[in-house]
Amino acid sequence: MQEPATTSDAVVAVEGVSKVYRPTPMAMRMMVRTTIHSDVTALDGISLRVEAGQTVALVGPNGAGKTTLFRILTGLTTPTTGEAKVLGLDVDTQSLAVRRMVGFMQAEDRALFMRMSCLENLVFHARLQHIPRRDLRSRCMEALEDVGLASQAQSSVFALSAGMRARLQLARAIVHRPRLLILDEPTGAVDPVGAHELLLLVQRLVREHNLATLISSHRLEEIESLGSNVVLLDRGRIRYHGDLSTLRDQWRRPAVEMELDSIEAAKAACTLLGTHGVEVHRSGTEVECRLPAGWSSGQLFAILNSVADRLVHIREANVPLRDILAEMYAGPPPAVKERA
Ligand SMILES: Nc1ncnc2c1ncn2[C@@H]1O[C@H](COP(=O)(O)OP(=O)(O)OP(=O)(O)O)[C@@H](O)[C@H]1O
Repeated sequence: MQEPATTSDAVVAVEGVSKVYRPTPMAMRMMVRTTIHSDVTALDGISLRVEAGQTVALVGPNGAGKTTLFRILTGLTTPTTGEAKVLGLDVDTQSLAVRRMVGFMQAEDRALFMRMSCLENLVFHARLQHIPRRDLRSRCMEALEDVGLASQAQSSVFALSAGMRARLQLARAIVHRPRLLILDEPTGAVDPVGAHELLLLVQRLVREHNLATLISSHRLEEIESLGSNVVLLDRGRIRYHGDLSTLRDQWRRPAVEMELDSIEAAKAACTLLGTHGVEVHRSGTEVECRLPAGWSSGQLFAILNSVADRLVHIREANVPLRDILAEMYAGPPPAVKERA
């Protein structure tokens, strides 16, 4: 096996990668579950680097290209154009070596053997990863301990909760000591408490093993709680790469929450704001509004002058991440080859 490049290199280096799925050949259309009739561009010239110890969260609506990028980085499919490397190894020409460097936890993973124990499941997977026979048991027990399942080693997968199964899948992803961890919607099947625990576990493993990590999730509050760098994918292109607070600043349309001393005063405030084109939502005496781009709080106070003495409190509010994303995705697609 070829040695990976030195640790000073990025763990993930993706440069100008595009992926176009070609139409299903006529002869195969009867044999496959889903057929496509024209080219589908899943990724369109994306570039991305991830360093050891860094977590990057991939966010994007259905079909944005997240899973395709993950499949490329795990050697399961090849880029149509561009270059993708993991620890300096080319995912196309050195895919076997790449797979040994990558731990992949897939969305809707049905690859656990339900009647087998946790330990047996891990041993089976570890053998596929060519872990030496003499180390199999100790390495699998170590991975189970890492995810807090050592006491369940002999339990069959049937007996595990959804949260425990997710942790077992995580153990399977790390048993061969990868350098890159890829988690495709890891919390999809888990309840919110289990999801929170799983993410805390991932954060600990990333820290302890200095892993480069790519994670996708549709639960935006999870992405926020990770505090990681985010990549926003939109129709196969990178629309934004950076931290969330910078994203909020860039897409700043100030939101303001206020409370008035009566429902009548709240309704009057809504009418005043509405006539100036401000988007308002009222619930009882509480009013929430989103100012048009470029507005200052001074303009808001000038409009509210006649109800100013009825205000109980007023403060700037955090715009929910989902609102920012909804606005971004509603716009035109990002320019080709936009770089992080
Ligand atoms: N094997 C395939 N053959 C043809 N088209 C595909 C294939 N896999 C994905 N696609 C298409 O490529 C595009 C990107 O899909 P991908 O699964 O990468 O997106 P995603 O962001 O992971 O979406 P989701 O959040 O729904 O999982 C979609 O239009 C999808 O239909």
